[in-house]
Amino acid sequence: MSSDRHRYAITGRRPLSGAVEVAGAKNAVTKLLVATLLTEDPCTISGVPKIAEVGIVLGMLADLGTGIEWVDDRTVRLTTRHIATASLSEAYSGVNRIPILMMGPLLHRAGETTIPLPGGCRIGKRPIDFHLAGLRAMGAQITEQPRSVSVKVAADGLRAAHITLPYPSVGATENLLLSAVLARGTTIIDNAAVEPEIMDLILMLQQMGALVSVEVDRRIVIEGVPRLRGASHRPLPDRIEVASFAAAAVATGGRIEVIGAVQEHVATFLNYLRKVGGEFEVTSRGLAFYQARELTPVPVQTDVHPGYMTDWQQPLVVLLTQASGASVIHETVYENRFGYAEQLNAMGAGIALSTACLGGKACRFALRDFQHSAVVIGPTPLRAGPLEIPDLRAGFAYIMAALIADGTSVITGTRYLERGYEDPAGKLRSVGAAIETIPV
Ligand SMILES: CC(=O)N[C@H]1[C@@H](OP(=O)(O)OP(=O)(O)OC[C@H]2O[C@@H](n3ccc(=O)[nH]c3=O)[C@H](O)[C@@H]2O)O[C@H](CO)[C@@H](O)[C@@H]1O
Ligand SMILES: C=C(OP(=O)(O)O)C(=O)O
Repeated sequence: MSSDRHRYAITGRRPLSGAVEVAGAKNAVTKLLVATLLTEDPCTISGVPKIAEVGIVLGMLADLGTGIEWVDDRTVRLTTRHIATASLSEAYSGVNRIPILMMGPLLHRAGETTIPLPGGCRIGKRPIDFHLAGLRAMGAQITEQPRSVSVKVAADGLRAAHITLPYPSVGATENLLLSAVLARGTTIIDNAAVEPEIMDLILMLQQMGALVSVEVDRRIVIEGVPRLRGASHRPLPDRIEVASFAAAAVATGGRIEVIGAVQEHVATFLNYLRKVGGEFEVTSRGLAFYQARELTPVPVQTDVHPGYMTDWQQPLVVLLTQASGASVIHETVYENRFGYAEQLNAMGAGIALSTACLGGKACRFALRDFQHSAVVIGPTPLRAGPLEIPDLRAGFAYIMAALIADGTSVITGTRYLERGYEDPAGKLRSVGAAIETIPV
């Protein structure tokens, strides 16, 4: 990953008040961009967030031969008349999760591809075994190399399969969707993930001519069609950014209206926010968030949708450092998603990590050998400190910690945050944060 363009200096203890506009969802827009590879026709994506991740994916598409034309600063038209090369450079290995999702479209367009191994935030091992098993069941022949995967398919292309995912993986569900829409026959994905971003991808695919139905018990049925056409689509608003600003409003004792936020997308988050002591209002423009009472602890377990999402865990933990009592957070999706706690403790937080598994069928970590639970004892005043961001969502946790801390915190590793948050410094400044960007 490239280096930081700047670091932030944040002086805390100011309530944030005002309005910010939510960007299009990082975890939707990138998949919509991949979907455009499924057709020779132009596709238009509007409401494109200005985040580094979009630039990375557009770079990958340009390498593959996609024509990219900006209609305005938020709308991009993509046309892949021909695949110039069906393989992506190994230089993209580890950069993000997206190349693996290009396998199906590239197999349909070119019959073979070599893609770099995906990376993304270092929050666990993040294997791709479900992706590869699903594609093998659809007839793909796969060779794994240390930094890449080569895949080819017979001349008659991918065929439908009945796939039961061992776990409702977001990426594997998207991969199989993108592979099955043009495959021969009817594919069934059981135990599929049904996150709102996946529904958004399905809506774009449906516009393109795909036949996809989401049935009860997280079963997705895809009737393959011979050809897809172009479409125009706008990604749904980023529900992680919404929750991040909501938590920041409550933690600083201010009030932030998030323009474009949709209640349905954050309904589970809102219940927890309210249990902690936050409140929300549906406004004519979105959702407004504020603190309603003294903060109190909650137990939280992350889960697949419609559960409490793992990407909402970090802002809540910072909020809970200000609640009176002990909160327990059980992370069931990733084995290493509390890496940020140590630096919060150095600022004065009281977070103890534990291998304790709270059980529940959601948890992936039956062996109990990862520190995937946290006990947060609050309230603890926080002192400013130097903070080095280790991953995207931890990045917002550090922003929040700096916003409530006494003094000025200097934050590095901002490239991780800016991969997924649009102009975080500008948006925070617009609601009253004392945040300076210092070029490096
Ligand atoms: C770009 C994107 O959309 N990223 C999101 C996506 O990541 P991503 O799609 O990578 O996450 P998955 O849902 O696939 O991963 C969930 C769990 O399944 C495991 N797993 C997954 C695939 C596989 O083949 N084998 C396997 O064991 C992973 O290691 C992880 O423990 O969903 C996650 C869960 O909501 C979010 O935190 C990420 O922000
Ligand atoms: C984990 C995340 O991203 P990625 O899957 O792209 O690493 C995230 O958005 O929180």
